[in-house]
Amino acid sequence: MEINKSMLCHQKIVSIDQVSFAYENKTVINNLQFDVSERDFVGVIGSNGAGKTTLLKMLVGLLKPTSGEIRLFDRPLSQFKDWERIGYVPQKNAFNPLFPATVREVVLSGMYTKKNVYRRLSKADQQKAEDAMLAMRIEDLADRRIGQLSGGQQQRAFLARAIVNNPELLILDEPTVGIDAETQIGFFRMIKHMHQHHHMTFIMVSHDMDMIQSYLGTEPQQLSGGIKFYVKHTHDPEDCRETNLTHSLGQIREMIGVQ
Ligand SMILES: Nc1ncnc2c1ncn2[C@@H]1O[C@H](COP(=O)(O)OP(=O)(O)OP(=O)(O)O)[C@@H](O)[C@H]1O
Repeated sequence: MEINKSMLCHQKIVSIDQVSFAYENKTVINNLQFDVSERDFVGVIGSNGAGKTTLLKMLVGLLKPTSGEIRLFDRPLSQFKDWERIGYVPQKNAFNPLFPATVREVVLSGMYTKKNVYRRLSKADQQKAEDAMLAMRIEDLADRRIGQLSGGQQQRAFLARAIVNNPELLILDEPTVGIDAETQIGFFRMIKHMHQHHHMTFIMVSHDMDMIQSYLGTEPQQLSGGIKFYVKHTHDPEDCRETNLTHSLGQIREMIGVQ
């Protein structure tokens, strides 16, 4: 049987099946049913306390659903091991600002997953880290201690860390909080480019309604409790191919206006 190319591009990579979550007795997420297909861009919007961060933490295995099942890349989350396929940027405040590592070390740490904690980093790995820092315009900060940087600079370092492994799925929790307006515009341009031209899927919590609606449309695909999901699936089936992010980091730099 001939494999339809578009089928390859549209596999479900996140499946949230009747998931509920409660902190002690307080239910925050109630029977959520939602799927994310490869190359979707999902914007997650909701008022403070609606459960958006809780949802993302469940997706990356930091919290366990009280009931229901989450599958990643067609595996139950409890059996999922390929964490290098996922980049995650938590809310800014989740990091200890006194963390005593340099920016380069933070970015390089994105190369390690639970599976390969002890592997030696190759020259190619180090080059990927340099490229990711260039793409995020923090190459000048590479040797600075992360705790000494401004909030926006720290955030860019964590974004560079998240993309260093060329992930298939990027999960971002309010990634532009604390970043100046100009860098925010460059950042959104960059993630749109990554979505449109690279083999990448996004789940992004944001309070930036303008950005979400201008890219994902004004109508949410789904409403669940206080959470709205805006979705755009953008690419042509013939565009269904692997691209090497490292190769194209130069393009990303152009997109965000780095010469
Ligand atoms: N560790 C915790 N223990 C108890 N309750 C919690 C905990 N973390 C979050 N909550 C509560 O769960 C609810 C959902 O929190 P969550 O952080 O997921 O919301 P959010 O939609 O991401 O909000 P925001 O837009 O303010 O970031 C809130 O009422 C919050 O107070």
